[in-house]
Amino acid sequence: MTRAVVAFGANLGAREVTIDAAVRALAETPGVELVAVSPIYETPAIKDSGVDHDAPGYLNGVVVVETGIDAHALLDVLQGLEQEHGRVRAEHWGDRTLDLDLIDFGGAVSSDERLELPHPRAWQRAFVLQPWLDVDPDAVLPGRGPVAELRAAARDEVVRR
Ligand SMILES: Nc1ncnc2c1ncn2[C@@H]1O[C@H](COP(=O)(O)OP(=O)(O)OP(=O)(O)O)[C@@H](O)[C@H]1O
Ligand SMILES: Nc1nc2c(c(=O)[nH]1)N=C(CO)CN2
Repeated sequence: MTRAVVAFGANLGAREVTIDAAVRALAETPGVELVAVSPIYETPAIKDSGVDHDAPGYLNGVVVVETGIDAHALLDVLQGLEQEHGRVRAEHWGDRTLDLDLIDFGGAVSSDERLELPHPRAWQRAFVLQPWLDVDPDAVLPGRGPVAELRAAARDEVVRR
């Protein structure tokens, strides 16, 4: 079994309902066991140009799972759940009903055309780092170091719900 960290986010539709449904579906996925679900945070949308206060705010958090399936199979599960919840990829970092990113997969460091591990932008995202710390204060982001140190340096704001 491998311990993995999945980040969730949503800034369109019934955000919390969608997140709850997605977490429940993940827990019911064969080969996936839910270990922890973080608190949910209200966060301003981060766009290429920085914080976009005109965009709908996100709800963000992480789930920790133990899984017997491989990283690509888990990504397939995550992308299937996004599609089931109406994810439309209209623009880069566009608003979305559900986003499920694979942050860490058992400490793996890898990159191919579909999947980069750990997630290449997690190190700078308080909306990932803070909830991750809530469920694992000793977390380490492979290749980057202790999540607590990365969180201290991350500038984006998060407000616990
Ligand atoms: N660790 C990862 N987790 C999720 N998707 C990944 C990962 N590494 C690479 N990808 C690829 O990224 C592609 C784009 O994903 P998506 O549209 O969700 O990006 P995003 O969530 O908007 O932006 P970001 O990647 O900055 O979080 C996906 O099709 C997927 O194949
Ligand atoms: N607050 C917030 N901003 C974002 C988010 C997100 O989950 N939360 N996801 C993005 C692309 O993955 C881009 N911007």
